[in-house]
Amino acid sequence: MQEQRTQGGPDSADPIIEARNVCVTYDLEHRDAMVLDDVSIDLRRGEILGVVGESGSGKSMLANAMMDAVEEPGITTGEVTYYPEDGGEPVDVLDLSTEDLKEFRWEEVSMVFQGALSSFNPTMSIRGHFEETLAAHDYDVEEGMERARQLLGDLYLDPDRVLDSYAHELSGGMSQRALIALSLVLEPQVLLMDEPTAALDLLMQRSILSLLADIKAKYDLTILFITHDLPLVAGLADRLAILYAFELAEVGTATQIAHDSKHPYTRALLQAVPNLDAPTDSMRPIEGTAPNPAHVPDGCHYAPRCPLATRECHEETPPWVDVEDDHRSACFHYDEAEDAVPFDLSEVSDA
Ligand SMILES: Nc1ncnc2c1ncn2[C@@H]1O[C@H](COP(=O)(O)OP(=O)(O)OP(=O)(O)O)[C@@H](O)[C@H]1O
Repeated sequence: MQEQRTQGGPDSADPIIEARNVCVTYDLEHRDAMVLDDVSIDLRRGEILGVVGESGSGKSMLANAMMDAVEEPGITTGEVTYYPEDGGEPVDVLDLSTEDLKEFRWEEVSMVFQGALSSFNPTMSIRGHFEETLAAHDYDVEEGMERARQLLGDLYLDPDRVLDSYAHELSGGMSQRALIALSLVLEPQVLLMDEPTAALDLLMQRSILSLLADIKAKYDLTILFITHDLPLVAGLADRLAILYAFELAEVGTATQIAHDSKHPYTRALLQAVPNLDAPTDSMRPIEGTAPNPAHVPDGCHYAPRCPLATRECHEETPPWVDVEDDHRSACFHYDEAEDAVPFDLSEVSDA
C-alpha cells in the first residue's frame, strides 16, 4: 500500500534527512491517536523546505520526529535516516542511543522554536548559554565564542552587548536572532525552525527571513521552516510541504504550490491566510474545523471540508499523484482543484 502511495519515491534528489512512513501515536481518549500519519518526505541537502499547515496539524511532530525528540509518551515509528555531508555512514536516527542523540541534536541537526524568551534561561546571560552549550559538547569554549561573535554579527547584532545581556533585556527580534546564533554555534548541517518568527511583527518577520537566507548561503545550511503562514514562507522556501490533519496533502516547489496548487486544501489555505499584499476582503476562511486526532475521519482527512469530496474520498486514502516533475498531490480530484477553488495568483507576490 505504501509503495503505491509513494510511487517512484517521494523525492529523489540528494537527501540530508529522509523520513519514510513516519507516524507518531499517542494514547488519547483511551485509543491510539495518530498525530503524524504515515509521512514520507526528504529534506534535500542545501534546500529550505517550508512545512505549512493549520495549528495542530502535526508540523511540530514532524520536526520532532526528524530528531527523535517526540515528547513522552508519544511513540514514533517509521524510518528517519540522516546522510552526513562527508559521505559517511547513514544514521538511523530513531535507533540512536541517548548519548549519540545528544550529539546529533546540536552538532548535526539543531532546532529553533518560537518565542526565544521561553527558550533562554532568565537567570543566565546570553554568554552563559553559549558557553554552557559549547562546554556540554566538549567544544573549545574560546574558539566557540569567536564563532558565536561572528554569528551574532552576521545576524546584525552587536556581539558584546548581546552576550552581556539577559534575554528579557533584548527586544523580541534581537532575542530570536540570538537564539538562531546559539543554534548554529556547534556548526550543525541542518536547522529545524518551528515558527521561529511567529511572535514577531510582520516587518521583523520579513527581516529575519531575509537574514536567514543570507546565513543559509554563508554556512551552507539545510533548513526546515515550519509555519502556518503560507505566503510568508513561499518567498523564502525552495519547496513547500502542506500538512492537513497529521497527513501530507501536497509537496512541490514554492512556485508550484503558491501558483499552481493541485490540492483543494492548499488552495483554500492560500485564500484563508492574511498577508501584506492581499486585500483583506479577498480572504476566505476555510469552513468547518480540522479533526481532533482521536476522531480522524476515514479516507481523505480533508474530505468533510472539501468541496470536491465524493464517496471514494470518504472511504479511501487518496494515492499520491505525481502531477508534474517534483510536484505531488494526495487528492483523487487534483485535476479539478483549480476550478473548484479558484485563486488569484497576484495574491502571493513573492513566490
Ligand atoms: N504531548 C502530547 N500528547 C498528546 N497529543 C499531543 C501532544 N502534543 C501535541 N499533541 C497533539 O498532536 C497534534 C499535532 O500537534 P503539533 O504540535 O505537531 O501541531 P502543529 O501543527 O505544530 O501546531 P501549532 O501550529 O499549533 O504548533 C495536535 O492535535 C496536538 O493536540
